[in-house]
Amino acid sequence: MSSPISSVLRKGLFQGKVAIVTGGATGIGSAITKELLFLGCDVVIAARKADRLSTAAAELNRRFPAENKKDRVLPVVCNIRKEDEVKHLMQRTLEHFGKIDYLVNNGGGQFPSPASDISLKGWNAVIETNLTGTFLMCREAYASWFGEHGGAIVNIIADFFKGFPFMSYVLRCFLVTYSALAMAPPKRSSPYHAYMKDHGGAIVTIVTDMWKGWAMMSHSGAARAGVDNLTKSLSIEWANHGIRINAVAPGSSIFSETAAANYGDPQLFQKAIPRIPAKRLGNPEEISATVCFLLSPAAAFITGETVKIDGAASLYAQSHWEVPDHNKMPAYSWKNEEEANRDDDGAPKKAKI
Ligand SMILES: CCCCCCCCCCC/C=C/C(=O)SCCNC(=O)CCNC(=O)[C@H](O)C(C)(C)COP(=O)(O)OP(=O)(O)OC[C@H]1O[C@@H](n2cnc3c(N)ncnc32)[C@H](O)[C@@H]1OP(=O)(O)O
Ligand SMILES: NC(=O)C1=CN([C@@H]2O[C@H](COP(=O)(O)OP(=O)(O)OC[C@H]3O[C@@H](n4cnc5c(N)ncnc54)[C@H](OP(=O)(O)O)[C@@H]3O)[C@@H](O)[C@H]2O)C=CC1
Repeated sequence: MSSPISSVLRKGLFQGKVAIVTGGATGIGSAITKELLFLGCDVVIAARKADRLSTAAAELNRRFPAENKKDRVLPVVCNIRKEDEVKHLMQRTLEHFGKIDYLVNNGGGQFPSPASDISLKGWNAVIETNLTGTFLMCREAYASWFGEHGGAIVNIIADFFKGFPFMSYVLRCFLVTYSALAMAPPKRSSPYHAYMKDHGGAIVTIVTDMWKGWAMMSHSGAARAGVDNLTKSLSIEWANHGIRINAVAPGSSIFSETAAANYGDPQLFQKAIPRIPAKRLGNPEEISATVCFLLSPAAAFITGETVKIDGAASLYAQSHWEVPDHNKMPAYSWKNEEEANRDDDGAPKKAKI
């Protein structure tokens, strides 16, 4: 017997709506896809692995049959790191369903590694997956008006904590590379870009619990912090187009088979429990509930927000990683400072001019 699918939201709430869910065949994305279908939404699931996508779509299309001849779940192979594949995803969605109402940027991930061992290729793979991929998805669901004008931008540290309308690409560079560089804004290149610009929509992005840094996941922590800021920037920049954009940040503790398989140690998630005030792991349905709420009219006045879903773990302690005992960071104190400023005979050192 198939497992139950439900929602606290009203059945039929999303009737006639169309969503794109990246990574929608597995784990958290699969739960989001199922809840959206339960609520009446048609869903495009997008990821790299064709077999997992088509198996999931076939099963869900059996379970949620369409009233007309069009399947309610459309699988589209798409690597969000690849601009042309993201464009193709938007094109296929519009061909099949004729509209896009919701975008859920759930696809992403990383490999655990000490920062000192991350190769440039590995760093880039994770940044491109989580930050650039999210950016491409947002941009291709939106008419990128500034792409018409071109230009050169230099990174300057600014008041970026409140977001920076029209400058999201500057912040992306700042957050990722911490270097000054110039880049041309992207050019508009597809007629399919324009749907959300004209019709409004809602975007939800999944980030992670990186608020205290993310030991062994520095590449992904930096990328997710970038997405948090991108969310703020776009909420201001795109508000007048009727686009709301929010993020959710699951704690490092949402058990799914695929997530567990990525880390080798089947007990890794269980080990986090003592550091979670809720004293249990979260589950994909708890993430989906928040995502569906944020897409729904109940969140009509919420945009630019990142909602933590972590049983208060982010307020408690860094999960999964113990700092070993060491004495490499001696304390600063006024006493030590004074001693360092005395000669051998105890007299104050003369100031050098
Ligand atoms: C043991 C202590 C652990 C402490 C910390 C544990 C924290 C646990 C957190 C638990 C919470 C869960 C959070 C989640 O996000 S669950 C989601 C899990 N799913 C995924 O992450 C799936 C998506 N991930 C990936 O596909 C990959 O990680 C990646 C983003 C890197 C993309 O892979 P892809 O195969 O497409 O990339 P490339 O072939 O282009 O490879 C690029 C280079 O990346 C480096 N690399 C890749 N994998 C590893 C690895 N396992 N270890 C080290 N380096 C890796 C490598 O340089 C690749 O280039 P080469 O192959 O040429 O060497
Ligand atoms: N589980 C947890 O505790 C936490 C999860 N998260 C985040 O939540 C999201 C879902 O994770 P979860 O369900 O647990 O794990 P999964 O491994 O099941 O989900 C990752 C999904 O992303 C897809 N994906 C990865 N890279 C790409 C890419 N380049 N293009 C398109 N799709 C891609 C994968 O499909 P495919 O391989 O076929 O491309 C897969 O379906 C991820 O972003 C994850 O990092 C954040 C914090 C904690």
